[in-house]
Amino acid sequence: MLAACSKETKVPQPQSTGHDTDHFWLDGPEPALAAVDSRIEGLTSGEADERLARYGLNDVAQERRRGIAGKILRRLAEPMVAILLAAAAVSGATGEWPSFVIILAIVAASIALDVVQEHRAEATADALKKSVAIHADVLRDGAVQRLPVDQLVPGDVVRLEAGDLVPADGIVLAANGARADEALLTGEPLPVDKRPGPSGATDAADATDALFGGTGLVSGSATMLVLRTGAATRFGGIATALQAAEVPTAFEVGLHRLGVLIVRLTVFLVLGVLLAHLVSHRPVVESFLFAVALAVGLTPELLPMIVTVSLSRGALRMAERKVVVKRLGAIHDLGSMDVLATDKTGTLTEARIALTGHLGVDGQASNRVLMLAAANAALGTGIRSPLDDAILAGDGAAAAAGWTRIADIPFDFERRRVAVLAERDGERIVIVKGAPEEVRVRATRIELSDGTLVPLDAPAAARLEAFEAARAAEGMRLLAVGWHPAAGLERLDEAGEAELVFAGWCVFVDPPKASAAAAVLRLKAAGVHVKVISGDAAPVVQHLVATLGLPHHGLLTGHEIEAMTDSALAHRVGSVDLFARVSPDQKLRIIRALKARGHRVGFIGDGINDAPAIKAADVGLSVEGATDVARAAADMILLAPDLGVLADGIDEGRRTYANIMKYVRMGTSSNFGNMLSMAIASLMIPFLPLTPVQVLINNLLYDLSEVGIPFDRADAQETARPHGWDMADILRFTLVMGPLSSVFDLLTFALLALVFSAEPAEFRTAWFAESMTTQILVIFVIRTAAPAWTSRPHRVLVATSLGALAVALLLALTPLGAPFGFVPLPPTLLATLAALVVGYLGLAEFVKRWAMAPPRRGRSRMSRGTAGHGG
Ligand SMILES: Nc1ncnc2c1ncn2[C@@H]1O[C@H](COP(=O)(O)OP(=O)(O)OP(=O)(O)O)[C@@H](O)[C@H]1O
Ligand SMILES: [Mg+2]
Repeated sequence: MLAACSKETKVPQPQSTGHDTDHFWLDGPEPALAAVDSRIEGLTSGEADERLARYGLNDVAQERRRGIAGKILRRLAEPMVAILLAAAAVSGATGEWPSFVIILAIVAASIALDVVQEHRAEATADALKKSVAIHADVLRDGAVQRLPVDQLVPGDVVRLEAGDLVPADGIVLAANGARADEALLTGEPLPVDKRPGPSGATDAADATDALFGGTGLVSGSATMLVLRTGAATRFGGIATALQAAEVPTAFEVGLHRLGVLIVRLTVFLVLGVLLAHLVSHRPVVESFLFAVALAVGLTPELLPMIVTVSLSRGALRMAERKVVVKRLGAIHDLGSMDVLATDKTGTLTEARIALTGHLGVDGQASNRVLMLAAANAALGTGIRSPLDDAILAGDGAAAAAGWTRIADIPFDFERRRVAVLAERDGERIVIVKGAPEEVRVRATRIELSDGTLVPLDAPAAARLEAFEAARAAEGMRLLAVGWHPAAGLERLDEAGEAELVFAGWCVFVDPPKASAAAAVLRLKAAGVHVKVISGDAAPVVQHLVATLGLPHHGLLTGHEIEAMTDSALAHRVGSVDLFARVSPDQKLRIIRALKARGHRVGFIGDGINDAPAIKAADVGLSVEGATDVARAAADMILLAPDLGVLADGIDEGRRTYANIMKYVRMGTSSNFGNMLSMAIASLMIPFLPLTPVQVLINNLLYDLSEVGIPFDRADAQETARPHGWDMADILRFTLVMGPLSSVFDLLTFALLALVFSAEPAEFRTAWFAESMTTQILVIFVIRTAAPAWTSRPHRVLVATSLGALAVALLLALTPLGAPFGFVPLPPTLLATLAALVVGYLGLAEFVKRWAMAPPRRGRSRMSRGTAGHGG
């Protein structure tokens, strides 16, 4: 009764969405558990099923995707379609029934083509994304189960560890050293402490007992009670984190600008034609319909579909090569990437870390060091590092026996150490294990092999440092171990890490990954420069790249970076390939500096410390086994942690770019030229060069012919270098190929009018046949910069192109076309047309060498950016 009462008054209803007043954390654990009718041991699966049905999936992304109906509606609202529908209405009202029917058919067909393709493409992309879904450890039926986060319901009790993504909104039931990165929510870059409440906070930013979906736990561990899921969470929770923000890339912006430019030109041209026709007293309705048809022909209406389909086909092919694409646009970014920054462990090494030694300060094996390190590794909470696993793998587990934890300060990447307050047989000590320099600066004494303690003076410190440097130069990773007596100490804070006794080191090896060297060379050959950004010590990083035989140049440490301004850093990053001992924040700064220098930057990493840099990079990459926060921040996930796979992915990215450019080239040259010639001709000859219906059919068949473009392959030459959006490139192409096509068009018009004195119907039939043939076939010329016959088009493209052409010719040259106003043509005229087509294609093939592809296409910006590498 009491619980029910407090549910009404104090604790808000589950799933209430009144964001500003929704202070769900105010009551603390007990009342909150009561309010959602849950227990510390979690829900039963029966309860969970029932709640899932009531509250829905813990996922708001699905609502964002439009259904088929939404997609159709959106297209009906487009201006182009609206004009067409108006045109249909005018035709209907004036009794032009064939136009009416055909316009409607064209609207229906183009929308269907577009929607079906795009919907299928998105469905594929979504299915792929699901395969890298994030899971959470949930207490159900009293046991921990690993469930996809969308299955969570209010009342669930979830175990979180450092590196996990907070799966929904809720409160902390228990915590140890838990800190969350809430930058997404508050803009606060530093992680905030989380502990059970009530905190009494009136503002979400101060609610230390609340956890918000989509943020990440970056250290320690916590048990949370889920209170709000899905759309009821503060900011769409998990979905926000998973949908890497879709900021348009330079390529997308360029494409959009081009689209807008063409639309403007279209409006201008069409209004001009209409006006001219009206001034010269041509029939009003016919002129209007002709102008509309021209507008339809000029609009690159298939562009969005071609882009989506190209990208999603790219995503599919990348999935075959074990790369899952979360953000489709990232495929372009991957293709245009010219610098790839990578962390060390797992991408350049095997990530099979083994403990090879536990040494005292004299450099001899020491069981005491193993015992201290193992106790620290076993008792530390928070991130389980592979180094800890390696310590506990062999004799370590036994060495740690008997020790119990009193308190600890978990690992984090800024501190680079773990401290535990531990006790065994009445002896209570603090053990600190971490990066050697972190332990050394906190030590005042050293422990000799016979157990005596002597002061750590300057010569002794220098000897320790020299030993560390020697091991690191052999590629060994070192952790130092220190301790001090702590009788009576109950709690541990950073003050408790001072006055240590330096005991010795644990030595680890992590074999270099044999395949990495070849992969880096492949990337280099593809114009992508690799840089290593590691939290590990400089000599270790240098030894590794030397072993792998990687090209490398220059080194910056976190220490040096700390002293640099952002602009000083930007000045240096271009010429430095190795970065060592860097903090997560510095990884981010390095990526930003590279971007500021005009590079397209990819970053691949797997740790909590990598997540900010992954998010900041143009292409954020992570691997399947990475921590949740890293995977959530990434645009793409490699299922096999292998840089070679990435080289394949880059190929894919460049290919989709190449295919989209094929469409753009077709649109800006042949199609645009055709429509332009027709507009001009319509003013020079006393009748319309094509009836409005014929223009529309022409356009529909042309669109159909291009549906195969996303399937096409790209020449090796096109995928050899990173590409950027290059307007000058497109302009040059248009200015060469456009006039060529216009010259042929006008030649055709002149022949038809003057030599053959063609009747209007004959003229139109001939022009329709010729323009369809040239327009469609020219794709085989301009799809490659190489001689057309040396590059084989994909069979789907061949099928769509030749299929559309066959239909066009059937209509124009057989009685089937009679209803559309087509008439039989005399053989001499047909022969002349055939000669014109052959002549045009031949000339196009010849002229394209100026219009396309000198070898350094699209490289001007990039080559400037990488000049610092000297090669
Ligand atoms: N479990 C641990 N206990 C104590 N210290 C640790 C532990 N794990 C890591 N460290 C220290 O923190 C440093 C940074 O961690 P780590 O090497 O994982 O960073 P990173 O940037 O991810 O490196 P990499 O490039 O190899 O992936 C380590 O070099 C080590 O000195
Ligand atoms: Mg790492």
